[in-house]
Amino acid sequence: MSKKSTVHAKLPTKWGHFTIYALEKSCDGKEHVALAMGELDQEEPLLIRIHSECLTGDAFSSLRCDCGPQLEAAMKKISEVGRGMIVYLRQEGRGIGLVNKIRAYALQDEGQDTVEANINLGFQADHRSFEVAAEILTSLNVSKVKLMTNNPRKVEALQEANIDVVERVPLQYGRNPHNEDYLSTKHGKLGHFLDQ
Ligand SMILES: Nc1nc2c(ncn2[C@@H]2O[C@H](COP(=O)(O)OP(=O)(O)OP(=O)(O)O)[C@@H](O)[C@H]2O)c(=O)[nH]1
Repeated sequence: MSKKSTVHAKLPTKWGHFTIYALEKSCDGKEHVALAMGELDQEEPLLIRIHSECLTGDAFSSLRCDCGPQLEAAMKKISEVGRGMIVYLRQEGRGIGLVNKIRAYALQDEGQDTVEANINLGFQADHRSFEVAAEILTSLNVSKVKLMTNNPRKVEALQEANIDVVERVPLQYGRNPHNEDYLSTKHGKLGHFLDQ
């Protein structure tokens, strides 16, 4: 991705002042976003979060998942350190899109778990590729990171793309009675590092 396909502007937030980078012409053709604070291309590893879009959790504070609290916690941690980046990927519903995620929620309302619902709709349990995250990091001169995640696939994907993940920083926030089963399925079937 060339610098030409990236535009940026200041973005003051309740967690401090970020620069927002909007990316076009990424390898999957979607308009992804990165929120950055501080110097990016230092030798010191950058604290980052790769976050897949979740309209229901990020914007509407849904309690069905842990997405909203994870995003807030990650922005807060970056502002405490004064340096870091959120890579916000337009991968709604683990890559199946919003309408299909709501279809999957309807199946979960009938008793299926989050993995069964995806599979019964004809998708993989997790339909995402994180190749684009590595592409975005590289285009912004980030090569060494501390990654806030509980998802081993994100760590592996960055390492495969030659991003040096010096540390995985656990990000366990937002557990509540409505997402207990969802989180235990993520732990049991998707291999997430989550305390049970
Ligand atoms: N298909 C589907 N997607 C869901 C469901 N609940 C949440 N999501 C999506 O799951 C994704 C979660 O993204 P992330 O929080 O970045 O990723 P993660 O795999 O949970 O990993 P970490 O949060 O980094 O530990 C978002 O795209 C949500 O929209 C669900 O029940 N079904």
